[in-house]
Amino acid sequence: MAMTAIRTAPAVRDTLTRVVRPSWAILGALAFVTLLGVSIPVRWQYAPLVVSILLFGLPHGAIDHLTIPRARTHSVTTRSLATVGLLYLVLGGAFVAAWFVAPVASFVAFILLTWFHWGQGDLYVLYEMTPKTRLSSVHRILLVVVHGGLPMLVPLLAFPRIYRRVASLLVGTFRPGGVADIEWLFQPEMRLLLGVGFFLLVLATLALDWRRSRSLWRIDAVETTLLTVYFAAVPPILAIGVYFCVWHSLRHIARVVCLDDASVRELAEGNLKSPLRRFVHDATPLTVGALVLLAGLAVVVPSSPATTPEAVGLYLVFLAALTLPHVVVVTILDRVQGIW
Ligand SMILES: CC1=C(/C=C/C(C)=C/C=C/C(C)=C/C=O)C(C)(C)CCC1
Ligand SMILES: [Fe+2]
Repeated sequence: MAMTAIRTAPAVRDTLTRVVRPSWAILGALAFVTLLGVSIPVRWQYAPLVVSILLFGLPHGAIDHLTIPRARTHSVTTRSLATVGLLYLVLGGAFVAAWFVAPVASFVAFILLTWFHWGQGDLYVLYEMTPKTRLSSVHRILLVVVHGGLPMLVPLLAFPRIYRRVASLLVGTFRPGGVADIEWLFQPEMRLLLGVGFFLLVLATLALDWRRSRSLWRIDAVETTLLTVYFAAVPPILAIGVYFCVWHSLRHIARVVCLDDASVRELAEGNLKSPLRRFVHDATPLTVGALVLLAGLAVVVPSSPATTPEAVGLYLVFLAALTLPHVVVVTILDRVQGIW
């Protein structure tokens, strides 16, 4: 089947709906219980990020070597594998090196990279859920900025002290006390400025949605409201961990699974097992490879992690390095699927 035929297949939309709805429900429920006053012990707040090492998180990128050939309906060749391997080696290696040389700039770059990447993931879903809607470049850029900004910016506005602590943990692995260089980012005036600016962008985006398509507006308004309340209420380490697993990664896994015609057909027949088994088979080798590299990084960093927060901090540094080449692959995928 041709690429465009698959993309517009209702089966793809159904599959996405099946992962989008539970992600709304889980984040909504977590925000709700938090607002009711239930507080989850700090120790447990790290759990979703730890779980993401094996479930959803790391595996969602561990299929990058298969993504582009599948999207182009080409077969996977030694050359295509070597290209992705080299991309990971060069860009991932460069980012790890950057953390040693310039940890503060690397932290800021990591936040901005995640901002873009999580926004681009959501843009794909909005695009697929409203297939007949053509969006201007400005509109698409705004959707990326708003959807990536909700997980990256709202915690800074609502929980500056925790945000600063995480920044200090990541930067401190390479340069203790280095976080002082970005103290200005956590000041009330700066947060107010960022909050007001971001709010205006949200309004502009929703206004464009309204003009373009009511169904796009409905989905975007639900997601924007939900993510704003969620990241403003739920403590950030827990909030980011759950979002990373059941929102970003799950959506990306569904996206890549849908590149495979056989899986799309099986999903349409209600068969979830075979596509899932195929995904686990495809993602396992590089998930294991990534774990080995993560253990290696733990040994070579200036201060090896001794506590759960420090280990999670190192995992985030490692994620940063993997995310750079992953973003290149996903951006190419965006191009192949006609999103840009
Ligand atoms: C944990 C955490 C933070 C950063 C998390 C980041 C940046 C995660 C990136 C994950 C990626 C890129 C996964 C791959 O797709 C913040 C925002 C500083 C706030 C405090 C908690
Ligand atoms: Fe991703």
